[in-house]
Amino acid sequence: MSDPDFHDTDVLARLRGVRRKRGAVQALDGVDLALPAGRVTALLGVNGAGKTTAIEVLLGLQPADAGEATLFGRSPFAHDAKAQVGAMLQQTQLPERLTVAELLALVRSWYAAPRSIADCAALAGLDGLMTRRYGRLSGGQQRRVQFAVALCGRPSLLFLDEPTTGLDIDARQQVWRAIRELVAEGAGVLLTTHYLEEAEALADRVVVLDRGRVRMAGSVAEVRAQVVQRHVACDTQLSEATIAAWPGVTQVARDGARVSIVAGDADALVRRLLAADAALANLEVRRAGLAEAFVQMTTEREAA
Ligand SMILES: Nc1ncnc2c1ncn2[C@@H]1O[C@H](COP(=O)(O)OP(=O)(O)OP(=O)(O)O)[C@@H](O)[C@H]1O
Repeated sequence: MSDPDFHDTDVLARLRGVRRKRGAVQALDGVDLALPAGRVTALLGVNGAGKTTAIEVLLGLQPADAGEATLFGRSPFAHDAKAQVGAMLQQTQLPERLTVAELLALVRSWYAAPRSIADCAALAGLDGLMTRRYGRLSGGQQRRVQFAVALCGRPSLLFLDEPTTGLDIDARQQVWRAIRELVAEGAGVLLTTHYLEEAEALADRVVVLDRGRVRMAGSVAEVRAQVVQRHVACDTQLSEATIAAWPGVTQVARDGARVSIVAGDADALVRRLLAADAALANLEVRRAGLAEAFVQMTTEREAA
């Protein structure tokens, strides 16, 4: 399945049929991907699926072996294309002896119309860190500084490779707020994350990579709709073994009086529950989330 075409005017960067081999591995195997302005595209996939390779090809950090990569309509290797891009990669080296304020001043000097240092600090939540040396910060604090560095040139397109890994809840929510603000200003964002609730909260489009191929692309709702499983929960005295033996039931778990069930056909399950237990209470049915969709896709792949 490939990423559908957007109007070319909206697309800031694109991969078309890109193939890239890393060592013996076909890291990208004919990937189509379009990154539009004013939207968050979440690139998801298990470890080794090819997410970082896709980002590096789009950034001109490695070439495509075949197919085409464009950044603002030009080659990703063109210097003027990179000037409109901000990137927070997994491996980032910044000068350790500079203070955060010095670091941001340095990075701002590379851009034509950078954000103010105060704006960068507010967006990335750097209160109290500005006079600290970068090398002395904790891992999570360094990650926040890396986020500030990525956005300080006022980029039209932002690449965020697992930006919130290692961040505490407050810092993660700060990054989410900042991403929403940048997108509201019109920036395009490519986000990779292993936190599926993060993709669910932020992404307009989700692209699932699997062994270098686009396995699925669409809105969060479209990806979730691929999953037929439903969650049913209720208070019942019926035993787990009884429910587990019913057709279509894939998981049963009990917590006190409450039983949580995952099943393919929620309607049939609910009818059966009500028929079997007249005292059944607090019935709840919900659609599977992005996390379950992702697990189902990955499990199908392993089973294939
Ligand atoms: N320098 C390299 N030499 C050989 N193989 C590599 C190299 N870099 C990446 N690969 C392989 O290419 C494939 C894709 O790697 P990539 O880093 O793009 O995956 P990813 O989806 O970003 O994974 P993760 O979620 O772990 O960051 C993997 O199988 C990886 O082992």
